[in-house]
Amino acid sequence: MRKSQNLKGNSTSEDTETELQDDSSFFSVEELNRRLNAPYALAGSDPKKSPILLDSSSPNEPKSSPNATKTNLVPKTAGASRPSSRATSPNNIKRVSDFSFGEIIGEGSYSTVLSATEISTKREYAIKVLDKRHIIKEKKVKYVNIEKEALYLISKHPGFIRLFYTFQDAQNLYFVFSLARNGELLDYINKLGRFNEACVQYYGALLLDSIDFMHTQGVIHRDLKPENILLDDNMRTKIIDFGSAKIQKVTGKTESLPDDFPVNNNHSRSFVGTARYVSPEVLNDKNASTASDVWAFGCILFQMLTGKPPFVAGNEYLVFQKILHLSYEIPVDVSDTASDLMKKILILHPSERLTTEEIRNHPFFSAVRFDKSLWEIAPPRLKPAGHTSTLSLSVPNFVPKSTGDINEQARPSTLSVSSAYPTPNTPVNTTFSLPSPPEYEEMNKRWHSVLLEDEKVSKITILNVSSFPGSGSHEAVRFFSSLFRKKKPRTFILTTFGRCLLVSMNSGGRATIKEELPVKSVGLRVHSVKNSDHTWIMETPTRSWSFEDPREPASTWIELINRATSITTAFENHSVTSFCRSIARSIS
Ligand SMILES: Nc1ncnc2c1ncn2[C@@H]1O[C@H](COP(=O)(O)OP(=O)(O)OP(=O)(O)O)[C@@H](O)[C@H]1O
Repeated sequence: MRKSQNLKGNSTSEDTETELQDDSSFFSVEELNRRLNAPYALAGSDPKKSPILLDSSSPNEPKSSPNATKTNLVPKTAGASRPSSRATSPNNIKRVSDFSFGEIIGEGSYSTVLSATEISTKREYAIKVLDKRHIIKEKKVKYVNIEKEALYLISKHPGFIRLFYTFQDAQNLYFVFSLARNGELLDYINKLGRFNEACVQYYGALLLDSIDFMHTQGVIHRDLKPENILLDDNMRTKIIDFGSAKIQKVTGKTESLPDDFPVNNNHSRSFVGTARYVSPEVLNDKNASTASDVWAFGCILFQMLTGKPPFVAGNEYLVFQKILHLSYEIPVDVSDTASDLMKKILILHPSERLTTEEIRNHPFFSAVRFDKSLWEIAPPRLKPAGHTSTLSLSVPNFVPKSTGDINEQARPSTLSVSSAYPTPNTPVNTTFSLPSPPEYEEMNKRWHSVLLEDEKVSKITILNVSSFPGSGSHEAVRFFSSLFRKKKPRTFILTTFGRCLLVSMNSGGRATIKEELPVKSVGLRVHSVKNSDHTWIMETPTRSWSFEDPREPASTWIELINRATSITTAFENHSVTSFCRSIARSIS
């Protein structure tokens, strides 16, 4: 199979022959408990049975399993495997020291994902790190196991992220994945506003093909959404995050795994994923089925076509109401064929919804050949719908790395966008300041000692903030321990010059700057956090900040910070240019 090279000359993990290598003791609940010597009550494979309390001297501690094999990835009974029962050679089991860790590339509710290079092969991976204590405390051990099992079952298909290794150390569990460098589908939808129908057809077809395969393997994802769809070097989709999956068949024979995905039986339901893609049957306390994934697929298709998911409201309860009343509107400029397809997917009763096969045969996909060739054709250039004048924007994070032998056409170096706010890479116009609302006159006086000449307050609010060392390899380790550090409320000022200040006022009424956030830092990344609409991260190579604003969504803040970056950069460039001009004038 192909082995590819990236720009740095490193091999990428994608498409290499490596099989999943696994520390088979990985997720033994007893092992986790023993190592942590934690006083948690742990559920075994059936959480409804009495919880097992284990410590190193527990008489319940299991004997090593003679049947443990490399493919026996999930201990089916509590403690089916122990370190001594490893089927894989200890040499095959990876360790943290085998990798050099890079940037944080994503965060989930239970994990942090970092880029990493295997030191011996120079191959690049994405490593998902899960804090054992947190997993145990939140009773998620079973879901971690299911994620691993599901990933194993669907590993043959190109539409899914590939799991190469799993291992653990005293604090953490590690999943080593192929690295999807081009980020989340959601970012592209948000940047473009909406995709044109050719793009929706292509990306919809890739997703449909993947979902279809997943279902034939007995896996129901249950948390499909644009954040869980990544784009690889070739701009093809990779579905991730099987932490909520349900597996109906395990390695050939039908076997129902426990199905207590966190939908409560009362009406105060809590979801692991965002509520917007949840199907009506799940809201009606019915089990999720393959049709529930089809519903989510319909929502994603709708979002690619229109820019927004079909059911959006101010809070979860209202979203649920809209879903249960099938209250959505298709914009008039969506084609009749696309509208027809969405209307036939977004149907309340799962048995009346189109199946994946019926969707494949719908006229919307008439131009698509659903076979292996689908994954070999070059993706269309991503374009927004209905835009005549588009802006060509190079987005460093999104520019695929050279992989040597792939089709050049498949790697767009620019992305067409309709830009609402300038990003650091967008040519900015020559307004160098943000507006200051007239009602902020009092604020400008109150905080004048932290402001520069002619600078005013553009936005002031209280945010919950925590900060931690940046994402260097050693720092990353320290970062894990600070993952759950408490955030402190801080006064945040965005100035008209684009400066972002964390400030305080002493008892004598004197304002001081506690910290100025480095909005112009080289390597700055500002991104949201999965499953938390109100949290966002500012990340630099040396330091990162996590913010939470219960009032405003993270997306608003991300736009504002991007704007602040543009403005400060433009302001600086302008000042340098003016300075050079004045020097030139004075010399001549
Ligand atoms: N293989 C990968 N390549 C690049 N980025 C990745 C990869 N895997 C995960 N990510 C990034 O990390 C984020 C978190 O990953 P993931 O969804 O697997 O975590 P999680 O803890 O299971 O999340 P959740 O809170 O939804 O359960 C993703 O949204 C994505 O942005």
